[in-house]
Amino acid sequence: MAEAAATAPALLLEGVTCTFPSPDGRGRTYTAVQGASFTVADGEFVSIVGPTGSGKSTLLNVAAGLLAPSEGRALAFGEPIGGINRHAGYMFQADALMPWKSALENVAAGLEFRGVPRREAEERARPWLARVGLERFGDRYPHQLSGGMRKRVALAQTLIVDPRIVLMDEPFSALDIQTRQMMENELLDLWSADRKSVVFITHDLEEAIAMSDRVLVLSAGPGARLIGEYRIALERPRDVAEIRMTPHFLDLHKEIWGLLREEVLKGYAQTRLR
Ligand SMILES: Nc1ncnc2c1ncn2[C@@H]1O[C@H](COP(=O)(O)OP(=O)(O)OP(=O)(O)O)[C@@H](O)[C@H]1O
Repeated sequence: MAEAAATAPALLLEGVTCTFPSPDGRGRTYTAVQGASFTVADGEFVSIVGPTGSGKSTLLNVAAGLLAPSEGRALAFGEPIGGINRHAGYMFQADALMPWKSALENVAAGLEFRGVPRREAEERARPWLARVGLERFGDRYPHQLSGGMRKRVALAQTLIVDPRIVLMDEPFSALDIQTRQMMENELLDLWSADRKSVVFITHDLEEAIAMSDRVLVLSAGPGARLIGEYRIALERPRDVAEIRMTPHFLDLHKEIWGLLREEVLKGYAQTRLR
């Protein structure tokens, strides 16, 4: 069993289908994702792109253990994910910071949730604030921080508990483009130091290519399927702004966008129909 866990991928989703009751309450159902199978290796950075409403967050929720698939199975390091995935840390698009806690207390909260006493948690939070460039801002409250700074606090809060898998749902989409690229580079720096497995959800194909080892493409729903998988063999370390100018990047973008474009149009039409 220990041997199996050592060689097992960080994540394995096999034939995952997620069906929800339709919001109209007439007993009908809506299948968001159909038969999705993929793995994420230990230390691999994988992005999932797809049109709006295709089921990207749904797949992430399955990986987090927040949602049990209607069909199929989900495993983390070879073990079925039953309940919350204890190997995973989660970072959402919306700010999950507590407004009544300072930056330092918010980072420490990641540990306190796991039972670490407050003083010890705050001691361990200090070097993490420094790692995300906020050592002088520990006593500021979220409303006194910029959007980028709040993202840094959230990143430190997620990483301080040392999860083996990091699940990120459009974490930087609310930021302006310059701050966003800075955060993307910072995330890549932190990731190369610790090499966790990352599942990164985005609707921005450029961001997905710039960050990832692999990009998975989800079709438009209902019944969205994984329709493409691309290995991104761009050199590392990467600067996300510079890598976008390289011919290899542009070729990859053209190839993946060729597949994604039609799905985005279908997805857009779906949101108008539902
Ligand atoms: N709990 C739920 N109950 C009913 N329908 C749901 C539920 N969760 C998701 N859905 C539906 O499943 C589909 C996929 O949703 P999901 O949020 O996973 O898509 P997404 O690709 O992350 O979208 P976006 O890019 O807009 O964030 C949507 O049509 C959504 O309305």
